Amino acid sequence: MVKAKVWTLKNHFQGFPKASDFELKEVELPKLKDGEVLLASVFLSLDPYMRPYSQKSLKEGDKMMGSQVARIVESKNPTYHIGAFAVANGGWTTHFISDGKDLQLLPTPWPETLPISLALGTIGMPGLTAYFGLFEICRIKSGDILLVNSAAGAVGAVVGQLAKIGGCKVVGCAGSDKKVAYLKQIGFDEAFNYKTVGSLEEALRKASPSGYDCYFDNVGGEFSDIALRQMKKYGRIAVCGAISLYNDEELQKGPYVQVPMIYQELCMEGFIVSRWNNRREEGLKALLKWVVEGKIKYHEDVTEGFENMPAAFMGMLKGDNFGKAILKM
Ligand SMILES: NC(=O)C1=CN([C@@H]2O[C@H](COP(=O)(O)OP(=O)(O)OC[C@H]3O[C@@H](n4cnc5c(N)ncnc54)[C@H](OP(=O)(O)O)[C@@H]3O)[C@@H](O)[C@H]2O)C=CC1
Ligand SMILES: CCCCCC(=O)/C=C/[C@H]1[C@H](O)CC(=O)[C@@H]1CCCCCCC(=O)O
Repeated sequence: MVKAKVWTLKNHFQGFPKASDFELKEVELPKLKDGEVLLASVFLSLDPYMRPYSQKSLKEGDKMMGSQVARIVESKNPTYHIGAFAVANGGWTTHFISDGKDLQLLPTPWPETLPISLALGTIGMPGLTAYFGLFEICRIKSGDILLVNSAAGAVGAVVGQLAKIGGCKVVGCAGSDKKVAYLKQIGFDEAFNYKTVGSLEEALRKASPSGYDCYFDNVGGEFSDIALRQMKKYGRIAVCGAISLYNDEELQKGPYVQVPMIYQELCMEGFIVSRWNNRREEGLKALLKWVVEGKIKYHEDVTEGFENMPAAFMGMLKGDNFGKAILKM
């Protein structure tokens, strides 16, 4: 009999999550039925969506949602062999049972030199978000000037590097000088710390006096109100995330988007990466190739110990993570 440790949502978050909103429980897992596999989490992913989606989809007492790279430790399913690694949506848990339908084996061959945790980041859901958001929503062309915020994060760092591969000039914003130095190191043309510039409006104008063709928005809110006013004619805006708003208790009223959108004839589109689930293999193959060739660099922020999952989650939400936030079991 396997006992799993599970982090649950004790109380729905009110504003920024607190340690007391989470509760660690122990759950006895049943015996495997035919077709099922038992998995042990190896790396857990920490993602911003967990904040808004837990509010939307979880009840108090439910297991926290999330994905992991997990090792198959017992199998009654011929497709999944003991010892293989899979990406799963098992939630915040040490062990779980799956019928195999939601499991994705790692792309093969997976180079020995690459950490398998990349399947949760650059060669996983965040990398795919960058890939499809950039090529399908921003529809980048060589010579375009692209702006991306949260640029040193899991999605943003891939966005900037893919845009460079596509021949764009890339401007990135991040929340610390260390992150900004990293952006320059991985090839961003311009990068600045949005927390320390006196005026975001002026910093954006200085980075690209002629404005922006494409804006990959991970942050939303006030940042976007300002960025939107510096778009070039026919600019394309990929609305990927709005992390600056996820902890708000009340809906914000803001400057409204219509006037700059009409004057500049902008195209602004929200998206969820699962729209391209039928092209997942294509995206992962391309990302894996660019990582192996050294054209996409990665940085992971690894917290050790399952007991630290809530702290790592709260840290990521406030920007402590330098690169993709991962927990190692
Ligand atoms: N539409 C889709 O399908 C998907 C959307 N997303 C979205 O993409 C965005 C980035 O996700 P991901 O790359 O995983 O996360 P990151 O690795 O970028 O981590 C989150 C980062 O957000 C930044 N941040 C936090 N609070 C604020 C704030 N108030 N203002 C500005 N920046 C803030 C911090 O960076 P800093 O230090 O720079 O402030 C922090 O490190 C999120 O909004 C997420 O919801 C992600 C995956 C799929
Ligand atoms: C206003 C909220 C915007 C959130 C944007 C975001 O980060 C989306 C992330 C999704 C990504 O595209 C693919 C995913 O796996 C993320 C969503 C996961 C949702 C799990 C929902 C489970 C449930 O509803 O039970």
